[in-house]
Amino acid sequence: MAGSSTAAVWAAHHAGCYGPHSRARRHHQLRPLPLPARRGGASLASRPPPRASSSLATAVAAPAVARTASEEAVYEVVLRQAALIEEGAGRRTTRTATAPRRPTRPRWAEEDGAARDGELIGWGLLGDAYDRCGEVCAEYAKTFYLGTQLMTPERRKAVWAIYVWCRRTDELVDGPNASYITPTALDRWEKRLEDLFEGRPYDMYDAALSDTVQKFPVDIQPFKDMIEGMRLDLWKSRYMTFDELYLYCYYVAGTVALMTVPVMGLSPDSKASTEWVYNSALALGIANQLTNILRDVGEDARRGRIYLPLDELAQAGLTEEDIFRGKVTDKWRKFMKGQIQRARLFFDEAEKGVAHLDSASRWPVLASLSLYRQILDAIEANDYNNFTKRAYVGKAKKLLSLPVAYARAVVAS
Ligand SMILES: CC(C)=CCC/C(C)=C/CC/C(C)=C/CC/C(C)=C/[C@@H]1[C@@H](COP(=O)(O)OP(=O)(O)O)[C@]1(C)CC/C=C(\C)CC/C=C(\C)CCC=C(C)C
Ligand SMILES: [Mn+2]
Repeated sequence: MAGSSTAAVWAAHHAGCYGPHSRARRHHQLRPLPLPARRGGASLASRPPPRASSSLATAVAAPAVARTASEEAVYEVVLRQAALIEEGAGRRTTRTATAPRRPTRPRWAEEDGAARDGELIGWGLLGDAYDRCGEVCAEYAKTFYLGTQLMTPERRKAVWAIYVWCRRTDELVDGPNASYITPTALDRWEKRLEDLFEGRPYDMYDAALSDTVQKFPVDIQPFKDMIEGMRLDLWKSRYMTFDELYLYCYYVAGTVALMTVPVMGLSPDSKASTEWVYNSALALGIANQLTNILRDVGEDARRGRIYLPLDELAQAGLTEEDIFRGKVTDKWRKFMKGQIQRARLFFDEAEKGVAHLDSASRWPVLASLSLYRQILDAIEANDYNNFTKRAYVGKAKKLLSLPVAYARAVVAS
């Protein structure tokens, strides 16, 4: 379980090996990307279980700093994404729209009879598409929406479009039609993703994203990896170790960081390596998902799912039955304290990266980081009853977080 020596290992691992000022520039050594592992290939998710690790999960027992199999695989993706940014647009760019715009003929527009040819821009439809994305974000994710209100208008629209695609992807396996979703349906969703990246959006939400990925140097890989995470959700409802869970968290949430950093932009003044900043961003995705998981233990259990490392549960003297029974005991409190501590370490790691983002993006990112982190405080305030009580951050606390985040963002400048 995570402890103070875990923090030391974590810090040594991420700051020492790939610290902010590491000039290692390892991207030229990239091995072929282990992800995606789609049709025909063995996916990371279906690999044999990783070797015994010395990661955050097991650091106390084995305080070496080697990366686990999942961390290694995910780090490869991070390196590749960082390299793409550097190759495509020059280092630490806040580039917008350097890629040539391809003509866009959206099928939804044809179906509506609203447009037959040409680009969406000029038809005034793209503005509507982004507005609709903003409405969805406002309705489903008040916390993120608040964060986007602090962004520049171009970035805000791009993040809305990314948000909507992520939400729709998640809805495929979590929404009302989830029981009808098959691997083939996810394959079709992936084909549709490829089409929109090629400038052939299917509907207006896709059209907004299609425009976004032409304006910002956003790569398709994290989107494909998120779909891989949804494939996992179709068959996997138990995680034996933290290493397994970490990979899942990368797929469904770490990917969001890799999608959004090219929109947020990196600071031209930062001396940190691009891959280090990406790694901090990844930590935010992981932290958010671990927080989601800890908040939703009861809800997930009612769907037969346990997103907790079963080996750590056993070490704490707890069983799956204890989760389904949902009784808050001292054993549960102790277990939860460790899980919360680990999530906080990921938030701390992420926070270090914020100063290296473009200055206009620091406030929104810090604000949303702080709002999400406070969910962990709320679980504590509920005396660790995440079986029947939903942890949430009240309006007053949310509003107070904004000036606090602003002050921290200014200090980070
Ligand atoms: C250097 C540095 C710190 C950079 C910051 C990088 C950055 C901006 C990272 C963003 C990280 C982030 C917001 C991750 C989202 C994680 C998340 C909430 C994932 C959810 C997965 C599945 O959860 P589950 O099914 O268990 O939960 P639900 O009950 O269904 O909620 C997701 C649902 C996957 C889909 C993700 C989303 C819908 C959220 C996407 C969010 C954005 C694009 C907004 C980002 C905006 C801001 C202001 C950070
Ligand atoms: Mn979900």
